[in-house]
Amino acid sequence: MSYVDEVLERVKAKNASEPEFLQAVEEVLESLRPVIEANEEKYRKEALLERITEPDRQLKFRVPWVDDKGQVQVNTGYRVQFNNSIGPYKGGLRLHPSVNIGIIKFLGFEQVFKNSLTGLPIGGGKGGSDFDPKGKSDREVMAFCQSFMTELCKYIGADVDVPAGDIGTGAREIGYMFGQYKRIRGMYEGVLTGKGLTYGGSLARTEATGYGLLYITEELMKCHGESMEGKTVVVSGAGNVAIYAIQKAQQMGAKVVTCSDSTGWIYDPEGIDVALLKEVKEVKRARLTEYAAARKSAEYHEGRGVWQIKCDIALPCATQNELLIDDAKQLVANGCKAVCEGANMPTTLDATKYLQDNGVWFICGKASNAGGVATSALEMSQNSERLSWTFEEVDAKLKQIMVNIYHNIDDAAKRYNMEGNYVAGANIAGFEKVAEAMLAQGVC
Ligand SMILES: NC(=O)C1=CN([C@@H]2O[C@H](COP(=O)(O)OP(=O)(O)OC[C@H]3O[C@@H](n4cnc5c(N)ncnc54)[C@H](OP(=O)(O)O)[C@@H]3O)[C@@H](O)[C@H]2O)C=CC1
Ligand SMILES: O=C(O)CCC(=O)C(=O)O
Repeated sequence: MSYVDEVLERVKAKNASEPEFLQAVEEVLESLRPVIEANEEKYRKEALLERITEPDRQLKFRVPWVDDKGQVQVNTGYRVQFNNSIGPYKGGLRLHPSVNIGIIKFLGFEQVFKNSLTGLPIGGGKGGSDFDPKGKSDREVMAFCQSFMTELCKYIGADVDVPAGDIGTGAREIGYMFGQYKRIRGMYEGVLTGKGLTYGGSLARTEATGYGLLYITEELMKCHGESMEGKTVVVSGAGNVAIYAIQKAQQMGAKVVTCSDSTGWIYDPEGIDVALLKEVKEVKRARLTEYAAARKSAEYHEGRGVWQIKCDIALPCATQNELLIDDAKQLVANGCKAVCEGANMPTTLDATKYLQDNGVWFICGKASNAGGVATSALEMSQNSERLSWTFEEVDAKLKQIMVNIYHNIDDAAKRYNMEGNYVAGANIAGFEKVAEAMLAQGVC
């Protein structure tokens, strides 16, 4: 049996109840086959794949907090420190009722390769809780965040592990967590990214994931002799990534006609009004029905459905496994040319294969949403040198990083005779650096 198959079997047996983690591992190991085959003896002796698929450590802890009625509530907190071969653990905190250890492990595993692709010295980790910030008062969110950080602060630090935002964790939550870290540890350090601009945050971090997604999409189009100008784009999600992806796509001359949230979706043939979307989602934290109520050209539909709209480019920016095989078939039938993932693992394995087999240019999230964590690493640099760069400086660095990622993944795919397979290219290019660092550091 090949080394890849042996490790895949072992990972499946050990993590049978974690489907998202298994999906993420399968995607990576399948595309690494040619790299592993070329180095099979060495990697097997060093148990490299066993080590790279096993987190350095998994923290799971109780998070008690008091709600507005005086009732004690208990949530579960997680931090998976996956791999710090190339830098301190780095990755967001997800606050959503669906969070469990398998989801945090898949996100932490992906983060290892994504962070490597940025070219910056950051390892991979992820965390979060099954706490749902929706419908909670600011005081309740603060009580949760303070309790969460009271435990987490024992295991993180500016040179150890630097968490950030993800689904359900935005500037408000990062602020409360930063305050509690400072209070308990008595240290003012860049222990979190995505901080507010008055206390160590970086300009352009808010926009970075969405803008970065469009910078790499633009480069992809350019390298295929196309541009963003006049293209019709469908986007899912209506959160941080989606909002700034829509904004940048429109600045590039494309028309974005959809967005969605966890209850429904909008079709707006005149183009999404970003200012209105920001007002509804960032300020009021309301449902998309409020967007539709305020905009004549918009249709609101319950459930899911953005992928049925005819488009040139599709950008899934909500959550994992939101673009399924039937959606992929619909996109191909409608003539979609490119799918670039803003979310983490939004496309199922069979949908990815269908898109690739049918000539759709497909860039996976590890590469295409890396602009967020890359800008977090730029925030860490600014914190270390006690300086703040301008928006233009950070944005220019972000753009260059995304263009470099495109060419690195394209080159990696070509080196292994898989031209145009950007999933394989991303996994290979991300893996090579981490593997080399792990081997250089001995058995650890
Ligand atoms: N923020 C960042 O910097 C980065 C984020 N990502 C990834 O991007 C994705 C979106 O994150 P982000 O924008 O930060 O998160 P937000 O919480 O800001 O927004 C998430 C959006 O997706 C919707 N959503 C969440 N879960 C579901 C679901 N099960 N079905 C349908 N819609 C859903 C939410 O709907 P509702 O409004 O109803 O909650 C919301 O509109 C995630 O996969 C995240 O891991 C990747 C790289 C960096
Ligand atoms: O900015 C960060 O550190 C994390 C971003 C993130 O969670 C992600 O890339 O999925």
